[in-house]
Amino acid sequence: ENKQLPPSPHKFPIIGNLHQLRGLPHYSLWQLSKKYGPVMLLQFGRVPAVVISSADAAEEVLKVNDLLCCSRPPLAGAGRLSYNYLDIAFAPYGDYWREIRKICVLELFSTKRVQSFRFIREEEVALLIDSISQFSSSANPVDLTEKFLTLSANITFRMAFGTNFRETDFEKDRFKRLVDDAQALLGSFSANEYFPHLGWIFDKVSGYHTRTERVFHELDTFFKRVIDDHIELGHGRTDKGEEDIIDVLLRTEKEQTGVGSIQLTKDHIKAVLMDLFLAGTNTSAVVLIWAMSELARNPRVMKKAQQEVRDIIGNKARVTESDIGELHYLKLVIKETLRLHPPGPFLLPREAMSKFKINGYDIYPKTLIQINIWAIGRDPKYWKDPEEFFPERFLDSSIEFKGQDFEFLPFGAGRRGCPAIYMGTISVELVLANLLYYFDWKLPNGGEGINMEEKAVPSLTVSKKEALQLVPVNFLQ
Ligand code: HEM
Repeated sequence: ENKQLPPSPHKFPIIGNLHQLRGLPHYSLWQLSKKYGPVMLLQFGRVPAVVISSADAAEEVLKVNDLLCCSRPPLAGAGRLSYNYLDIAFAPYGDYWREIRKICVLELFSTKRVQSFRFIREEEVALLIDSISQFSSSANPVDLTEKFLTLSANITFRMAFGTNFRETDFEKDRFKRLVDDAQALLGSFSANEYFPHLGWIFDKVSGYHTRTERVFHELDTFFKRVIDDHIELGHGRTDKGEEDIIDVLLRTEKEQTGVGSIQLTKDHIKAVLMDLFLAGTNTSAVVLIWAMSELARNPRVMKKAQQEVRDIIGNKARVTESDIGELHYLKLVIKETLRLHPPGPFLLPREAMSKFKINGYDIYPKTLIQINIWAIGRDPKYWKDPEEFFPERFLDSSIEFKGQDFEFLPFGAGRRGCPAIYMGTISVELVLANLLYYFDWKLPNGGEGINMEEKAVPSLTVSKKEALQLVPVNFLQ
């Protein structure tokens, strides 16, 4: 049989192409794809990896061959943090993953459930606006990066646990740091994955194993404590008497018979909580950071978006989620932000389960598949003036981020696509609408530009390197 392998850049012995992943891998692999094409075969240590950089090739993976390659590679850090793959995001393809994903889609990510948490989002956003208004009288810049990360963490915390940071003795900063550490661990691979013989030496040196254990135990202790609290105090723990996420999962655990389906345990519940914090908090915050950065450096767009929200809200006291449906331009702004700055520049890695072809090239089982959606979002074949921030490009276009349009995949597509698109977008929309309604925004230091560089640390999400500092002015009372 004649193997038709995808083109490969030069490899070094042992490390293969790992040296090409330094700095910002989505950027270096984009550059490499200009030379070697949209389907490249690389070698990460001992693991063959295919890197996809075009919409057509992404469609071959996520739609045409979805069922043949919708597993996840077994990564040591992810395995530990997910209680040996009891979560949704890192579980390998199979009955278990199908079942846990189904339970969460029906119970946690449904429109009805997400709407039951509306009061949490609105209260937290109102607190944010209050805290920013204090800056507007002093003309000092606000660290929006900090504000957005805290806001997202607060919202997820309340949805999950019913209480908020302010009411628990668990130190907020410690918890946020833990979530950050866990994300960094998942984003940087353990050397052991790639160098089976040398791996333990590298891991020892980088402290990967020790850090994973520490993060795992701290999070585990915390989750155990809140779950125990819930069991002791009974359900209905949010202020409005709605079930919080732990209530829902504990109820599901009780209701399940275990016949013909999985029997949930406390470890399953903790693994799902882990996903909510790792997949759900930073992503929304990072979208907000990039959106406000782009708005601040594109005054035309900022004005137009502000005009829209102020016209629609008029003199009403606040911007609520019922108003969001009418904010059409704001939605275009968010789409354009997600095109240029998808918080996850690569989708989560997939692993091929059978042999199949992408664009005529043979892909073998156990191959890692990385889809560079950051590169696809700036492919001039699909996007005119791709580096321009121009929300109007979506105006007369049917392109959506629901996983049908392969040139625009901020939430992925196919069986492994993000199950929480509604939960993720609704809070981004609400926060932006409020920030634009209440304030005008100025650059600090008399208007020097914003440094749009990306942070080059391994993580699942890519944020802005420098914190976003803006001065809020003209607080609308
Ligand atoms: C704007 C915010 C968000 C963005 C841009 C985003 C994006 C993504 C992306 C790109 C993936 C990988 C898809 C793939 O591999 O094809 C993903 C998966 C996932 N996301 Fe999101 N996400 C967001 C918010 C959330 C939230 C709020 C949650 C939960 C609270 C969440 C839960 C998940 C889970 C559980 C998976 C794994 C799905 C699986 O492997 O079956 N995401 N998300």
